[in-house]
Amino acid sequence: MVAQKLNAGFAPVRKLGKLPGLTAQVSYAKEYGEDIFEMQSGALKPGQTVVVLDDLIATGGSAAAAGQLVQKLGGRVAEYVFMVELDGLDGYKSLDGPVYSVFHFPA
Ligand SMILES: O=P(O)(O)OC[C@H]1O[C@H](OP(=O)(O)OP(=O)(O)O)[C@H](O)[C@@H]1O
Ligand SMILES: Nc1ncnc2[nH]cnc12
Repeated sequence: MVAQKLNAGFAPVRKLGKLPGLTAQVSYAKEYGEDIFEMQSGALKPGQTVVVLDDLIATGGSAAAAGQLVQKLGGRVAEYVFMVELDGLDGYKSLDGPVYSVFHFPA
């Protein structure tokens, strides 16, 4: 919906096994255990500018993994945007770009 409002493209990052066709993958650490994120191999044009958008940032591991996937596919992360940031976990420190969060709550 955000991408539509901005008239921008949209490329989903999903957990392993949910996207069709060829994918790029990255594993990442979560608060409890590990997981794998995927993006479709042709999702980005070379050098394309990308905003990573998620509902929530806690440790920052998920968003950092999404950023790594974008880079793996030849994109450039301009910024990271969240609806909620859990303060105190310092998740933003894991991210290599500007971080914007609409709401802040204590972790
Ligand atoms: O900053 P982090 O510590 O990585 O946590 C943030 C992630 O946690 C939640 O997803 P979750 O992994 O719980 O899976 P879900 O998308 O199935 O809710 C949330 O949607 C974020 O993607
Ligand atoms: N600490 C946390 N609280 C709420 N939702 C979460 N999703 C991932 N980590 C979380």
